[in-house]
Amino acid sequence: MMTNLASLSSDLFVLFDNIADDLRSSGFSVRPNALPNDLCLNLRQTLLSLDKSAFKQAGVGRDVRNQTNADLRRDEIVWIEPGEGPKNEWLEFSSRLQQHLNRKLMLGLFTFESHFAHYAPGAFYKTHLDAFRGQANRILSVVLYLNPDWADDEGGEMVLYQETEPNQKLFTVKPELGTLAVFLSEEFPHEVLPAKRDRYSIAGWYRVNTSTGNKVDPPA
Ligand SMILES: O=C(O)CCC(=O)C(=O)O
Ligand SMILES: [Fe+2]
Repeated sequence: MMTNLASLSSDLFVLFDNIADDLRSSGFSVRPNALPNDLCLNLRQTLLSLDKSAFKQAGVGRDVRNQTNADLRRDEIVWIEPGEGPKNEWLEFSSRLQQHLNRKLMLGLFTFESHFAHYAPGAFYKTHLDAFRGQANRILSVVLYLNPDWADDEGGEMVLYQETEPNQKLFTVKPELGTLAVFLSEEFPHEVLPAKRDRYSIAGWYRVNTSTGNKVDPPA
């Protein structure tokens, strides 16, 4: 069944407001049950029904001078393009969050890109930043987890660190279905710990517009 986000408008408003408040006070927000359960299950189903060959070994950004990818991360990804039901609802959700945060926090978020990710058992993503200070690219990172009944002993947490205290865990996020993590891309080094079972998620980023004159800056 299709979830109608429109019927959730007031709930979404409360959620977005809470996220904005969290971002303002601490720079990150972790919200369990952020999206309707049936939408999360539909997104999980969409991911699971993708052809295995669609998944590509994820690369590391243009800024990390081709460190051997596999040393840094072992996830496989499929970029999300507008398509049928659940993907469009995810994109609509992202766009509403963008508008809300722009209105409330004046972030000037301009484009959004996101991908499905699969971490096979044992796969990880070592500590990294999603953006590099001063390069005006990725401003805000979002991750939606798609794993029902994730047990505490299954690993796979995302760990956030404070840049100034890189050895001290700031926050640990269990990748449970429906949990949404949002954080300032330039401020929080983070990592994905290996898990005992397959781990599914969507990771996305908002960018500001850095186009000047007729030079475009596509989100590649
Ligand atoms: O899946 C996660 O918890 C985080 C993924 C991540 O850090 C990334 O894709 O940049
Ligand atoms: Fe990341």
